[in-house]
Amino acid sequence: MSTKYFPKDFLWGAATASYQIEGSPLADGAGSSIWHRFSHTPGNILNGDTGDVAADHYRRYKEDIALMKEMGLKGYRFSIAWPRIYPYGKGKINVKGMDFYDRLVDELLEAGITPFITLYHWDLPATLQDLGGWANRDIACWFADYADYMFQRLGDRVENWSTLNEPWVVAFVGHLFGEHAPGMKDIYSAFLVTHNQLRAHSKAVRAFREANIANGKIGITLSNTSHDPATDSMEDKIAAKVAHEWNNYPLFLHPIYYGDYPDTVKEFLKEYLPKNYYKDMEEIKEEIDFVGINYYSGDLVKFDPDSPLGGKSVKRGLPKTEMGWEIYPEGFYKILKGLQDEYNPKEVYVTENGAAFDDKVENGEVHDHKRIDYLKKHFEMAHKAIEDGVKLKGYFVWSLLDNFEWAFGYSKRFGIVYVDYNTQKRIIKDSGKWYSQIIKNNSLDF
Ligand SMILES: N#[N+]C[C@@H]1[C@@H](O)[C@H](O)[C@@H](O)[C@@H]2O[C@H]12
Repeated sequence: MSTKYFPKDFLWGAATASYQIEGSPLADGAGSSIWHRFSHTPGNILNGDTGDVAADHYRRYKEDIALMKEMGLKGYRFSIAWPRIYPYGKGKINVKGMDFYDRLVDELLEAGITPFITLYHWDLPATLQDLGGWANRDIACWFADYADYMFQRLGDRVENWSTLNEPWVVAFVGHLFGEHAPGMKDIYSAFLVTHNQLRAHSKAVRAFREANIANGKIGITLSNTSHDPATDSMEDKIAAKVAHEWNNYPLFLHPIYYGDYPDTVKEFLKEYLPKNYYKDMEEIKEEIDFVGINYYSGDLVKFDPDSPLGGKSVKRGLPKTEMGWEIYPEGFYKILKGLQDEYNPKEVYVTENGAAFDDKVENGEVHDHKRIDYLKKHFEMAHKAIEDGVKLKGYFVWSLLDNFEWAFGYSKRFGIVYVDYNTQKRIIKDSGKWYSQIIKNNSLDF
């Protein structure tokens, strides 16, 4: 057993998202979002759950920040609910909605916790969806205007900004698979949404540069699954590479860094890319300060001529989380190392990593040993990545609180803090107590 130290000033934190924890979605003049609309449409969410109350963070934020301070968190990643600021998506500002985030940021700073803002974590103003949402080219301007307003209002106190959370999930789970808001099932819309999110992201980055925020950094947060070939055959290797370039960071970083989509995406999916997409690529190619990596699991990919991308996912037979995702810490290293090798970002943050398990309260405590084991193994891989040259600057566990897990409602618990949804009582789980020690020591024994 040896003690491995993380870099000085490594930003250990926790992450959440507005619609998943805040509740009070229409309070104080806020507008409806596509997730408020989607969750209130019968059949979309398990058990008919909605984000109407969630973890009541809109009202309990001071209590939650006190918990963060008690655990010694250095950073807190949270998202702004666009409809609280612009109830109609653009035009009229909702002062009370802006006041909430002003107070939230001030409370975090008072507690010595670094704010890390995500501008968009899926709760699009419903009125913009009525105009086509992310499939409407004008959304690039709508988003950049919203982003610029936030830079102007919070840029004096917040240095770290991410434009979009998991744009792949927004595009394909929301517009092709239909399992997330707005519940569409159209592959052409899904690729148009991919493209417009990139346009919106880069337009917001330019607005950020114009805002000239002291020590400001802006990036994007991308979802990733580690895809390994099922065998050493060339067919499986190609299938795994296609899956990686379509599912993971390359789909968005190739345009941002190199001004075009990945070769395999163009080869297999060019018919779905928006007509004349290439005319936008120069505008999309815009330098960023960091890449945010979300990682949960990995799989094997086997050549399958009947699959759209020529490959299908195969399980390894590893232990799984409550989401049915295999626990594969090695994939965490592969994603982080691959990112640094392929795009050499100036900085990397793990913006989400964690696991859902069947947490139970026993005598007022939650002994979530499986989560501690999951986190420990992933921290070991993160440390190895840093040793091997990955410019990893921080880690945000998903999630601070048990919360609304999208189509799964409240059935999946990811928090290091347990939330009793009947009483809104919080209980720091054993994993939260363990994490506090890791942060305090900035080290891991393994
Ligand atoms: N599922 N799951 C957990 C977690 C989800 O709760 C986040 O909102 C997303 O950013 C990402 O999918 C990861």
